[in-house]
Amino acid sequence: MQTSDEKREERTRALARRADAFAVHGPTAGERLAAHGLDFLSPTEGAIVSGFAAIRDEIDPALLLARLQGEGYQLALPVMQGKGKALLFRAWAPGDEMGKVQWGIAEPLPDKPQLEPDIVLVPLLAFDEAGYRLGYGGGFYDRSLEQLRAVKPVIAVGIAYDELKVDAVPHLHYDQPLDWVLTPSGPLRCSGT
Ligand SMILES: Nc1nc2c(c(=O)[nH]1)N(C=O)[C@@H](CNc1ccc(C(=O)N[C@@H](CCC(=O)O)C(=O)O)cc1)CN2
Ligand SMILES: Nc1ncnc2c1ncn2[C@@H]1O[C@H](COP(=O)(O)OP(=O)(O)OP(=O)(O)O)[C@@H](O)[C@H]1O
Repeated sequence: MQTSDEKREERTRALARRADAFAVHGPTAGERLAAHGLDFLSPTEGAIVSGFAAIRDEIDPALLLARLQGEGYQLALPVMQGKGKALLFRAWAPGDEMGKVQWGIAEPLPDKPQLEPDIVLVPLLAFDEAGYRLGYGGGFYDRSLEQLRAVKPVIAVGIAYDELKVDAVPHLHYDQPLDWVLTPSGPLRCSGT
């Protein structure tokens, strides 16, 4: 079977698993994430961190982002540039006015400065120990991490429920591995990088 077919099937299973995890953990998952912070990364003083505005049953990093802002991190959120294009990242702080774009995803307004994050928090549907992840299939984060990593070292941290860990996520040459995954139980260092 082609890896793209495997990915599609894995995506269907992963969406069901994430819906279950969301139903079980609800908002406490975001509180537990925030309790860990990014203390497992060092040194990160003044680093630019891209978060994401959670949709549907994604684990919500809002409390984690609020904590990071309090610790002096500069926050940013991704902005879609269109299908097949890398994301760009704009400065954002909790409480900022937001624009809504496709799929109900809130984005910073276009007058906010564009930033190049040092740390990218990455939403996902499934992940494995090596750091491979499954997303919605747009390739947005693969393209964006490839672009950022060509310029400077970037740490990619998947944000996920513990239950989304699988033995192996099928991957292809363009898949950009995660360095860490942060779950409500704590940080996991990925082995594949
Ligand atoms: N909160 C959040 N923000 C994010 C992402 C994400 O996964 N979560 N992304 C991560 O890449 C990017 C957006 N990517 C997305 C890609 C597809 C769909 C989506 O819902 N697709 C439809 C089908 C689309 C179609 O073909 O018409 C679907 O799955 O039902 C959502 C987000 C950037 N921002
Ligand atoms: N660096 C890249 N250059 C060109 N095409 C790419 C690149 N990265 C990904 N793609 C394309 O994007 C498509 C989706 O990739 P993939 O299934 O890995 O997305 P995903 O990681 O699940 O989604 P997302 O990152 O948006 O959450 C693939 O069909 C692939 O052709």
